[in-house]
Amino acid sequence: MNVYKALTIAGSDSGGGAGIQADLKTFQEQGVYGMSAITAVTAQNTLGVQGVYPLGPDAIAQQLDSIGVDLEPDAVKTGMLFSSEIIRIVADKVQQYGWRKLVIDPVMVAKGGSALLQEEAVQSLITYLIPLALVTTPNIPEAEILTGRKITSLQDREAAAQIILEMGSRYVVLKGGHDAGTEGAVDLLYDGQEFIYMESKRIETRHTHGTGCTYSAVVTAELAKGAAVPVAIHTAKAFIQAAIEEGLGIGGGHGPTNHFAYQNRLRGDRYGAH
Ligand SMILES: Nc1ncnc2c1ncn2[C@@H]1O[C@H](COP(=O)(O)OP(=O)(O)O)[C@@H](O)[C@H]1O
Ligand SMILES: Cc1ncc(COP(=O)(O)O)c(N)n1
Repeated sequence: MNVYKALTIAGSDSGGGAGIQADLKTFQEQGVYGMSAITAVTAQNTLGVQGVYPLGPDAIAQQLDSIGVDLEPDAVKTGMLFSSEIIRIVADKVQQYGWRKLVIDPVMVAKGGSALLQEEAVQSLITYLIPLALVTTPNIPEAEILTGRKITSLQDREAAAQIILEMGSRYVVLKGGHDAGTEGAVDLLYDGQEFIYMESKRIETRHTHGTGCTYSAVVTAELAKGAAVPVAIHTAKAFIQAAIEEGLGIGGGHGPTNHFAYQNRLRGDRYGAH
């Protein structure tokens, strides 16, 4: 049996909708063996982030070494990295172990506004990590911070994708979930040659906690199985659309998406709903 393995390097979300928990659930749903290196523990629920506790550099390096020497991942993603110091460690280990299928979700703030990346760490992301990326998946506010440019039009998005590509990422997906200016939810994929738009119906809901984490986890799982980047991106869009459409409606605030929904549709059963 061929077992494909994916690794997430990210923060823990106690509420289970984003971060490590969203990534591992998504890997499992997509038929990939999931592994994790935790960068920070957050106390978090659908109402917001109540606490952030980064792990020490040794704890992070050691997790990556434990995986690197024994359980070679087929693809790797990063999520919440919190500090420059953590970014440097992750970049070093990615190079040391030759992890080339690297997806970077440049997580900066939680939907409720809490910082998941220190401001001074943005430059480290640009200098050390993005040059190692196969795919970088910023949302619009993250792309604005990475490029220092306001994004209000589709031309602005294309220009920002170009700048991020020039930082060294082989592909860029600029996700459009935040842009209420477009009728649909419009994502832009750029490979340095052509701009490919992927549009889906925008769903009116407040339950979008963890959409970015889940989306980039699908991309990572599909890359681990050997999919080409544009194919992995299409699968991710379909997965997240189903996950938002069939939201679980749990918690009093911004609830998680339904990680069961995409496979439920393929299998025709109803896990996660009652
Ligand atoms: N309300 C929505 N309806 C449909 N798709 C959405 C909605 N919100 C986000 N998405 C999709 O979810 C994915 C994550 O997008 P986005 O919300 O921009 O990222 P993040 O979660 O990192 O802020 C993208 O594919 C985006 O198009
Ligand atoms: C540990 C952790 N990592 C990432 C996010 C971003 O999630 P969102 O998709 O809601 O912006 C989060 N809220 N918590």
